[in-house]
Amino acid sequence: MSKRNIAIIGAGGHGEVVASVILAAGDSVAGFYADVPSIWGSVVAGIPVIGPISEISSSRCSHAIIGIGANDARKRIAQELDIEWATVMHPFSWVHPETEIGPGTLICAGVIVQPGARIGSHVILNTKASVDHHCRVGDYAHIAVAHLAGGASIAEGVFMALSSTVLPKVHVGAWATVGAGAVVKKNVEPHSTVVGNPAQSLSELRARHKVAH
Ligand SMILES: CC(=O)SCCNC(=O)CCNC(=O)[C@H](O)C(C)(C)COP(=O)(O)OP(=O)(O)OC[C@H]1O[C@@H](n2cnc3c(N)ncnc32)[C@H](O)[C@@H]1OP(=O)(O)O
Repeated sequence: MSKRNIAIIGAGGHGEVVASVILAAGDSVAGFYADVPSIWGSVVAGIPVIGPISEISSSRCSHAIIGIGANDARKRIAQELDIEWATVMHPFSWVHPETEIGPGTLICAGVIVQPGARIGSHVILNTKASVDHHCRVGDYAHIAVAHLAGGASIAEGVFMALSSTVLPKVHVGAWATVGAGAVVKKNVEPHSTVVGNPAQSLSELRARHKVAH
């Protein structure tokens, strides 16, 4: 594959991580774009912040990727822009060669993806995430340093926080949050937040807590 020149949308901490993965993968960074006027013209991690997102065009880069951690923001921007999205993979990751991966997805160092898994678009597989065999990862999901066991699935927009685990064949519904350290043993409702081991709904825990006092 010829070297790509990739624009990054977002110039915060996650944007810097995206830049480091692009460079480690042997591509070049065309610059950061962010709708934050105060940082236009500045330099972040040695890379210029060029201007607003609306200025990205195919004459300035070959591809773009969204370097923003918020899943809903990635969805909104991906739907607004008509551009070729880059899928970027750190060379110190291992992804089974037949894995289907959607455009705009970031795969950080230490990630492992086993056979039969399918990864959506604009997903973040963050540092050391593991996605085991036959898992499904929906579009705009973010798996931090976390683990999906064999046959587990997470739907669109799910956030799996640090050190969380979803057990085999369990499903996490769309736009749910799995809190740091949670162990998910049964299916999770869409748009809910679960915490603890075994993982329980945070809103139910809060309601019980109120009753107890
Ligand atoms: C590369 C990177 O850095 S990736 C960054 C990844 N980021 C993370 O992993 C952060 C993950 N965030 C969490 O786990 C958060 O705590 C959330 C999203 C689950 C909940 O956040 P909030 O809704 O703000 O909850 P809040 O902090 O108000 O806590 C509410 C209650 O839940 C408890 N709680 C919150 N998170 C957890 C958790 N992960 N496990 C167990 N209990 C928790 C709190 O102790 C609190 O209990 P209390 O009411 O008895 O005091």
